[in-house]
Amino acid sequence: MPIATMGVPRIGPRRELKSALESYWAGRTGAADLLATARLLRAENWRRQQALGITHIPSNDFSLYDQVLDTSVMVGAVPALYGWTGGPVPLETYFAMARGSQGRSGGGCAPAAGEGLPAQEMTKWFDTNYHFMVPEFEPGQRFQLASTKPVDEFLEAKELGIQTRPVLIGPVTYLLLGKSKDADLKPLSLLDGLLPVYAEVLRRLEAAGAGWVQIDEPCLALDLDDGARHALHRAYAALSAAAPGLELLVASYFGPLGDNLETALALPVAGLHLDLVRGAADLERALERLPDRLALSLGVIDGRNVWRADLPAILDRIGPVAERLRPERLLLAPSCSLLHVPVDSEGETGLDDELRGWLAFAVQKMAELATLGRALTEGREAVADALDAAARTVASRRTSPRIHDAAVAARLAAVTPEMARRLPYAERRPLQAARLGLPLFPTTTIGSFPQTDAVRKARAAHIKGTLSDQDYLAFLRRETEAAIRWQEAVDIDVLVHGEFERNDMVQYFGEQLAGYAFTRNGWVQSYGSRCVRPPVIFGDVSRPAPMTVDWAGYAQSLTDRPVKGMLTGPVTMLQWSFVRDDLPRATVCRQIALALRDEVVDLERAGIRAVQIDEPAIREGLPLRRADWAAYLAWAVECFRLSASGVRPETQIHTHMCYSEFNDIIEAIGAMDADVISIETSRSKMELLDAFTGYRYPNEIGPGVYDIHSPRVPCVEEMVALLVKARERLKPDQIWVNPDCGLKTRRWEEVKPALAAMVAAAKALRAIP
Ligand SMILES: CN1c2c(nc(N)[nH]c2=O)NC[C@@H]1CNc1ccc(C(=O)N[C@@H](CCC(=O)N[C@@H](CCC(=O)N[C@@H](CCC(=O)O)C(=O)O)C(=O)O)C(=O)O)cc1
Ligand SMILES: N[C@@H](CCS)C(=O)O
Ligand SMILES: [Zn+2]
Repeated sequence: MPIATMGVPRIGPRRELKSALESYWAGRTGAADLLATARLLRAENWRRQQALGITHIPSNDFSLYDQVLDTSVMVGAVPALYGWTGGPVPLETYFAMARGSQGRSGGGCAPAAGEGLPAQEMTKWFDTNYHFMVPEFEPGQRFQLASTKPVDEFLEAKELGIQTRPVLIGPVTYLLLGKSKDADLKPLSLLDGLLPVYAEVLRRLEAAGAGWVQIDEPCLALDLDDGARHALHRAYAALSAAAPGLELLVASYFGPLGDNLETALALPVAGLHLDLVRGAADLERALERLPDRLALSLGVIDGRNVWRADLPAILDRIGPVAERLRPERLLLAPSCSLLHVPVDSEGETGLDDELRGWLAFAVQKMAELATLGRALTEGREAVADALDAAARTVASRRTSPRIHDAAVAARLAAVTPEMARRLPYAERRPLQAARLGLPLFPTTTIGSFPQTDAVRKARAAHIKGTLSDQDYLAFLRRETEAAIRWQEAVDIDVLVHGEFERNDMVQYFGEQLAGYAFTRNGWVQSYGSRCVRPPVIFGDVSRPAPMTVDWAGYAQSLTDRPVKGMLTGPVTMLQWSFVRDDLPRATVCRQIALALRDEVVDLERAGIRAVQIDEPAIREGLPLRRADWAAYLAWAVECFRLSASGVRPETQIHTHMCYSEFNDIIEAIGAMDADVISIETSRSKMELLDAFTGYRYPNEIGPGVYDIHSPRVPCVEEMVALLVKARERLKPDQIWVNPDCGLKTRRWEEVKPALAAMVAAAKALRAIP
């Protein structure tokens, strides 16, 4: 029984890739070291999969930064500003596209060749918390083979004696994810130019000895128009013909194929992967009309969540399929790449045995797949123990008293619509203005300040027990005080305490909420070298005690300027956690909203005049199909409002969203009714504001003027130019001045000049009539 993983975590079991990348970027090690670590990680991944019984082991699922960026580099879609003129794309160019570059001149407003370069735009990969680099197409875009990475990595594995199944992002998904500054350039119109490059890659893979090649087309889980469906047909007709010796497997995931099923089944390829976790209903419909030539890859193990699977139940479902199809027409797989789950739950010794037993990370999922494979080929008896254990685990979670809390259920049942309402914004506004006394174009930041080595080391030492509670607290107080003093000195209007006490904006709260568990090493790549440890919601959520009030109160005690309370919103807490699957997500979200509501009220009681409730994940939580949007947005907005509406009208509620595309959901954003929203806009050059203008968004908006994902320090003039654009689209008294997002990933050497320039830009704007 062929068994695939679709892709595996590449950051390394101990985040080895992160260390290697950051060391390379800091100039402590050279490219050779970085590439050697990458090679080792690939080899380890291949060997681990082989040992666990995976037969369709992926290659080219590895990336130094991002697989979409790899694809752009593979096809030579390198925008002119990066100065590439042909030949293999150098590593510096690759990383300049990923991260921007400061350049020899130390920045500046008009980057010339070799000087500070902006990074490519980054956005969320479908509805995941993984970020990809948005392909950018230029007018007259031509493609050429500029990297043979898929072939190189196939051969690398082959040298180790491992036959792999190379993974490519499909040409149609790739184009649909791309953008052009030229609004008339429709990415799919570039397909004919792109296909020869893909064809060449496939021919080279064929020549190198590849058999199966996995081509990911997750766009099949989206609403597609006829143009996109036609593009898929043309693409796979061309690609199948290009390398007839290969067996192409088109992979759809993250949702049901739904009305794209006919299109997918008609593609002239050898195999089709279905996400049967999110698209269970596809199976029967696919079997009814499955062409004889097509093998089915059954994505039965959840690649997006961490619960042990109910293996006997899965076998009940797929056993009959295995009897219907010839063995060579069936493959087993996770629903999608395992990139989105941590590596191994075995080491999670901080969790009690029962809870740890409920979890399956990538390694455990591979073992589950191998068990299913053996059950199908050798019979259930051959793996009876493993199946019994799986059934026991599932039953133990389902019936555990730990997952229910009667008080939470009672509170949820008592929620009234009034609890999600405040006075109208127009009435709140003067009350807040009187209380806060801010200038026009008030300046603020999004919450976090640099998580320096010293901060992380102190936290690590505190966790290890080598730094006492008292000393850790004193250290954090010093950091917070220094941040407050510095913000006052640079003349920021609404201050933040800096979030030095937080490991992560979700994990920090997860650690303090009942119903949540957190891991020690459950890292998942978020972008590039950056990782998160999504906490695990296993039971009813409640707040045993205030979570942030001491820190906010302490910071506020140091200054007369308003300090914003800083919370992560209910939708984001849900979206960036692994969520229990025995309750609707809306219910879990309401539980979190009520816990946060108490925190917001407590902050107000502690004298905090503005509270920011971050909701950067609200857009990515949007279902992939439009038909499902309204239902999601209704509960998502209600949950935000529930968390925000317990306070008096004069308390200003901020929210923050980064990397969001707002056009489609602007009414819902309006319905959240935050007094101020800060959004990411700098990489898109204020494009995003069009949504807010057309809708005549009445509340206040802070369009980000400083791209915090790049080490590049922006200058005053470019921020003024962005603000002038904002002023063309919004009323002056609506506009706040702030960065795109929090500054935790930056260094103080970057933050200080950038924020000083930002304040200067706001002052300059106040002086421009
Ligand atoms: C805003 N974003 C976030 C998303 N998702 C989240 N869950 N959180 C987010 O903030 N999604 C969208 C974006 C993505 N952006 C980012 C930005 C930055 C990071 C990031 O910096 N991640 C850190 C890890 C953060 C963390 O958990 N830190 C812990 C552990 C630190 C650590 O590694 N300690 C070492 C020892 C340290 C030493 O001795 O020097 C160890 O444990 O081995 C902490 O600070 O305590 C990262 O490093 O990648 C993520 C997403
Ligand atoms: N308050 C958070 C928001 C990140 S989206 C921060 O500043 O890091
Ligand atoms: Zn953000």
